[in-house]
Amino acid sequence: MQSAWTEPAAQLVAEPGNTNSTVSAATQAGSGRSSYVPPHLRNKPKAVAPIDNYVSVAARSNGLGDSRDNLGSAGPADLPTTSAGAWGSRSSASTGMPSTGAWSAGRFSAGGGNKVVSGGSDGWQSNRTSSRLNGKSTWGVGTDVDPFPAEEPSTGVFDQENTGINFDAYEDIPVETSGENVPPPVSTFAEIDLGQILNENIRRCKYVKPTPVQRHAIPISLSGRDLMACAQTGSGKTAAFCFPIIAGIMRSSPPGRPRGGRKAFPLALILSPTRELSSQIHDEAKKFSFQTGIRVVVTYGGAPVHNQLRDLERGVEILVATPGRLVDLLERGRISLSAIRYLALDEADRMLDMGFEPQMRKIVEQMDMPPAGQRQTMLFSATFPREIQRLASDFLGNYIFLAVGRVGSSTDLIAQKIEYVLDADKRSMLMDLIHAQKALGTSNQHQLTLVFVETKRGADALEDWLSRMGFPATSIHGDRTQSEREQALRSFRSGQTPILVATDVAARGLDIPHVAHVVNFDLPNDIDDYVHRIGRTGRAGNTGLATALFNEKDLSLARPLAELMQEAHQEVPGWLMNFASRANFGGGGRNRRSGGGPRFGGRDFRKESGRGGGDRYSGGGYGHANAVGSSAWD
Ligand SMILES: Nc1ncnc2c1ncn2[C@@H]1O[C@H](COP(=O)(O)OP(=O)(O)OP(=O)(O)O)[C@@H](O)[C@H]1O
Repeated sequence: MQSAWTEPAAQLVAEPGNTNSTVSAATQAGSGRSSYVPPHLRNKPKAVAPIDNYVSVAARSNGLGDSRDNLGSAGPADLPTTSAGAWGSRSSASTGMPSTGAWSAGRFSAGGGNKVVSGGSDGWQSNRTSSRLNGKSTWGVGTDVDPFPAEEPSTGVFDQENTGINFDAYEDIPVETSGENVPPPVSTFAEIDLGQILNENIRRCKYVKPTPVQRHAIPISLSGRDLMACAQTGSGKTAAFCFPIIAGIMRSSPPGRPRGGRKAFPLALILSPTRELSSQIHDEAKKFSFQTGIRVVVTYGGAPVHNQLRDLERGVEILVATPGRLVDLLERGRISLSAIRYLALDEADRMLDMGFEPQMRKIVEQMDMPPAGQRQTMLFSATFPREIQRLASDFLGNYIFLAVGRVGSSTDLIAQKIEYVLDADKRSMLMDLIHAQKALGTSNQHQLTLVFVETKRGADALEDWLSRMGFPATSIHGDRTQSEREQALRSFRSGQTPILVATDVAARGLDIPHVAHVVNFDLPNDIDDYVHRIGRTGRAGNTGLATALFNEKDLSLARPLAELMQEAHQEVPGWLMNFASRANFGGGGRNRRSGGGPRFGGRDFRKESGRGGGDRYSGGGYGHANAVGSSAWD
């Protein structure tokens, strides 16, 4: 007897667009049509409730969506914010699809209809008026909106956040520094002269002690040195570059913001590759600089430029930006970089990635920014390929290299699983994984699942299918408007739609609490992208789970994946080792880590032969298949 669940599952496997030349084992064994029935569906009674408000989201795809996501909007930089929200195009028409009943209570609540959220840059939506305006600001600015949530009685749900307790997990991590006269690390925030107001904000953030990267990086930066820092995902790099910038600005005499002028003169510039990450850094930096008098402004594409211009006109000390919008504002003459004292590149390897280097050179070398040596430059990432290190050194003066953990490795707080799954069976497998995840959650706990796919169209299709199957899912990718992207993230964060289907636009930097599971439905081409993707879970000392669905198409990733898993003390299945050895014999030359040379070898490329860097990445050159076109930089 077939259950209501198995019918759609079987149909969908056979759908056009979901067909694959690879025939599943289940199909081979059965009737010629995929007969895979996921374990949780076996012997289930038929569900009856119809899905009553589903309309395909396929129309959202504009036909360009089949390319890999290049992280940004494919459209003009200033997309209007009046378009329909994530679920805006859905009507209440019935599809007649049987409902699974899974999470039906919250199923379509995410979009809340066509409500459009402003693409404004101010991340602080708190309605509370500040009750803490009596702090002593050196510059006398006391109008900050209080970014700290009211201290409420514990619900048990968010108790683990930022307690610092779990950072004990990083205690014995190996740390390597190189460069001249490296300042010694500290053990506590109290040992560092960050200033009273910043210390108070650190306390409000509930940061009890610095993480390893903070222990090393903050004293280095406070001493005025340039820094290239590599530390694992979720290990607190944002604060590691924000604290020295804020403390440094506060230590200096008040800059005397030019009043009434239309041109902004930021003192610090923080660049990041995606709008969402810039927005998140902006939020963090605002929290850290609460009541310091330092104004933090963010500019990125997809949001109305006039709002950002108005923000800039009010004065800015720390500018957080994506490169595309920044270049636009520089060319309009609305920002000058001549006063920049601090330059921080988050996800620095991505920022200097092939294809984007000219834009970075334009910002850093060809406008009016003071040269290396006259400004302080800080580069941070969890991955730092040797070739990128070499490139990055152009932007740095006599710098210190810091590696916390092995360069490019993932944290062993993330349990990594890998399954061999044919394309035709991936959806059923995903359903299994989501059910298993849900079973682990408790009623008052978010258990968020982030599913990475390769293409924008693939993201739409999977979201569409999950929704039809009764799973509360949303998606984020570069073809969605900025307001849709923001809405999708908000809905995911809040747990309204606990499944987010994403392209690499969400792979880097995003700090979303309660992401319990990252599923690589499609594996990336590059092992570093894998490291960043799985790093959306297992953050801040918490544990997480990452599952990868692997098949023949991923051969080039077999070896670096096996190596990475071994390094993170994960169990590597025998079949993956077999693939890895096949890849050694020429099958996997595309991945840059598979071309021979020491496994994950280098650290500071300056230490390696003749600064040339040897051949660790000789397997095909560095580059991301999806990192093309300047639209990623908006
Ligand atoms: N000292 C600290 N104590 C407690 N929590 C901290 C501390 N420092 C940072 N955190 C928290 O840890 C989480 C991860 O920090 P952050 O986003 O800066 O990581 P990251 O290293 O930049 O990660 P990624 O490589 O993914 O960008 C955040 O929620 C942050 O608030």
